[in-house]
Amino acid sequence: MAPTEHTHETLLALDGVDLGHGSQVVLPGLSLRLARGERIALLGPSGAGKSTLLAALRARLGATAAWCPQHHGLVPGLAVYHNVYMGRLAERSALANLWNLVRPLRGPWREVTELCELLGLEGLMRRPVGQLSGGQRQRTAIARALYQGREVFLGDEPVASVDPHQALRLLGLIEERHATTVVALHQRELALSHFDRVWGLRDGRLAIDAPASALSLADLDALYPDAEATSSGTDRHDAEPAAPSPEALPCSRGRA
Ligand SMILES: Nc1ncnc2c1ncn2[C@@H]1O[C@H](COP(=O)(O)OP(=O)(O)OP(=O)(O)O)[C@@H](O)[C@H]1O
Repeated sequence: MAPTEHTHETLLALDGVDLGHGSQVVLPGLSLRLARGERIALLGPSGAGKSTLLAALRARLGATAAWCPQHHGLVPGLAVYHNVYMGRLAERSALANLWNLVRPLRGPWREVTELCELLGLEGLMRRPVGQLSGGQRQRTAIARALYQGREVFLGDEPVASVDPHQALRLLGLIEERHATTVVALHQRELALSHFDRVWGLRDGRLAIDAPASALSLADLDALYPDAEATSSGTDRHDAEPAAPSPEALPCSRGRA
């Protein structure tokens, strides 16, 4: 590992761990380190294991991490307010939660209103989530994760359903409130421009584990089997060699 990398305290480390579902191993012998204060973009083709890895991080980080799942995990019949409130359901008594369903509690209503204003949902707090657009649902799921008020944010494609401008704004809001973030996404440019580090999964392994500043779009293209060999690597990172250095890819044994 290069001496300039990972100078922060380790929040979580995996050392040769098999990750998967039941007896099906998706990511065998996975090793990685998440440092406190790091912003990680998690990339890889569909089925590479991004959700599997996020679930493993979530299980290990427990109450330290807020969670924004891929399919939002919202209750369609309940209002935006109630879905966001659910971020802290476990912190309050059953009686308070029940009462809040019928008549929103003043404190939480104020807190959720503030979040909804930030996320452009202020006029929708009483609307059932089932009546929202995809982007509005996504923002509701982010509001619920922000409402949890945790140190770490784990997001499974939390900005997949919004336009690029809004994606930047949402990531900014997430980062204002979480020192450490791990975000699965498919926007490679965003991964390079907005995150400290990239984890790239391919063929059951961590093919990329490198600072974003050491990577080019071509490096990221190599994660995707269908990408053309002559990639569109045209951004500022192209001063770097197309193939990352061994330090940049500590896990790149026998790349396919
Ligand atoms: N609950 C499950 N039980 C068994 N296998 C699963 C389960 N969830 C995912 N898998 C399998 O694990 C592998 C990795 O899936 P995963 O959802 O982690 O990929 P992903 O990179 O998040 O994909 P996508 O970008 O499509 O969301 C796939 O082969 C998938 O079929």
